[in-house]
This record gives sequence, structure tokens and C-alpha cells, in this order.
Amino acid sequence: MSSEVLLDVQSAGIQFGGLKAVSGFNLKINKGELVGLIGPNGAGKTTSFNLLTGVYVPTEGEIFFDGKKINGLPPFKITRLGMSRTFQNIRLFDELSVLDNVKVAYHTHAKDSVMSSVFRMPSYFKSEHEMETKALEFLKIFELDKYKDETAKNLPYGKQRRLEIARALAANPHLLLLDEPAAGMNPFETKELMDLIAFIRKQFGLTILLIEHDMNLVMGICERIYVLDHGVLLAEGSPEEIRNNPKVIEAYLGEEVV
Ligand SMILES: Nc1ncnc2c1ncn2[C@@H]1O[C@H](COP(=O)(O)OP(=O)(O)OP(=O)(O)O)[C@@H](O)[C@H]1O
Repeated sequence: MSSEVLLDVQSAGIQFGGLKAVSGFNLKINKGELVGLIGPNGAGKTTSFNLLTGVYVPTEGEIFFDGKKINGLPPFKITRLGMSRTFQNIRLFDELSVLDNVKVAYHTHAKDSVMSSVFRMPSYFKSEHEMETKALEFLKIFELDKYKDETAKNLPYGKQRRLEIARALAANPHLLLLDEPAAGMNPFETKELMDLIAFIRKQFGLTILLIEHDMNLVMGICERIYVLDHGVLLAEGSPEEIRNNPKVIEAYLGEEVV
């Protein structure tokens, strides 16, 4: 495998009872790329994310992340290897503050030991302080710092979506998976989000895979796009190629046209 390939999915799939939700799924993402995953409702997009992140164990195929085989690993190990995600239905710690939501994620790579935390040793306070400073930096990037003490559930919807991305970023990923980041946002918020995604990608040297129904967003920022339909890969190509692909147009008939 080339050293430039960060994610290599080889014929992966999963079957639930008699339903092949995803099958023969091939996907390759190079380091630094921003790739889109689209498809009609029920095409298998979120299921693919669940396969990549260890929520589901594939019943076929293999998945390599940074050269390591990851199928079968539990989600927390995959996160530690440098893959983090957001969810289609926002999953924040509703009752925690905005700041604490980000600090929690930072724990996944904090070097602090259990002993130093339990006994409140100097290293604990140092790492607590570092964590808080870092978390505030992330909040600032997402223009959420002024809400740091607000309870997460009280944030307006668009800001909750941004907080979820901030939290995913705090886990220090190489690969960021965004599941419908613009869902429920108005066109202005979506445009702001597009700029933000482009910014964090550059700032943190990220590789990004995103699922999105908003075609302006997908076509506007993705370099390559994969299209799933009924659990199988229908097409892969540049936004221009995908926009003009007759199979893709047909799959989207009856939905919002590409
Ligand atoms: N845990 C599960 N058990 C049984 N079937 C499932 C499970 N998870 C997903 N499926 C099925 O797999 C198929 C793909 O679903 P998935 O949620 O991945 O689609 P999607 O492309 O993300 O759709 P949407 O755009 O509507 O979110 C659907 O038929 C769904 O009902």
C-alpha cells in the first residue's frame, strides 16, 4: 500500500439478517484529501461510517487505517489510532457545559495517568490546565468560546453541530468523519460551515470524509465523491464527473436533483 493512502476499504460490507446493508464497498482516501460520500436515503452511508469506526464489525472485506487492519477493533481503539467522527443525530453530553464537552474528548489522548488524577498530583493539574487551554482554543475556532459555560443542550441547533465537530477535533484525529454536518442548517450557516471545514482541514492537516445531502456543500468543497446506492458503490469521481453521471442522476430521480 502506498504511504499516502490513509484509509483503504477493501470489499467491505455487513449483512443484517437477510439485508445486505453494504456490500463490496471499496474506498481509498489519500492523506489530506477531502472526500464526499453521498447517496439516496437508506443507501448505506451511515452504516459505512459505523463499519469504519468499529460500531459494526464487517461481515465481509477488510479495512486498513494508516496501514493497520482495523476491522474488529472496538471504537475507542480506532479513535486512539486517529479516526474521529460526528453523528447524524447530534450526540453531545447534553447536561455538560460546552467547555466540558470538548474537554471530555481531549481525555482520549491525555497523557495523564489514573494515579496522578486520583491523587491530584502536580502533573494532574498541569494536564488539566493544558486540557482547558486546548479546549478553549478549539471553541474559539468554532466561535463557541463565549458559550463555554452554557449547558450544551441550550445551544441553538447549528451551534450544537459545530460543537460536535469541535469535540471530534479535540480527539486529535488524522481522519475526521462528518455525518451530515450541515443537516438542519440554513444556507447562511451551511456556507459558514463550508468555510470552517476548509479552514480546519488546512489548520490541522486533516483528511476528511463527509456524508452530506446538501449538494452545494458536497460539490463545493469535496475533491472526490463516492456514491452509494442500495448498499453498493454506484460511482466514484470528481464533483463534475458525479454531477454528469447518468447512473447517479437516475438514482437521485425523485429526490433533490444533483
Ligand atoms: N442495525 C441495523 N439493523 C438492521 N438494519 C440496519 C441497521 N443499520 C442500518 N440498517 C439498514 O441498512 C440500510 C442502510 O441504512 P443507512 O442508515 O446506512 O443509510 P443512509 O445512506 O445513511 O441513509 P440516510 O441518508 O437516510 O441517513 C437501511 O435499509 C437500514 O434500515
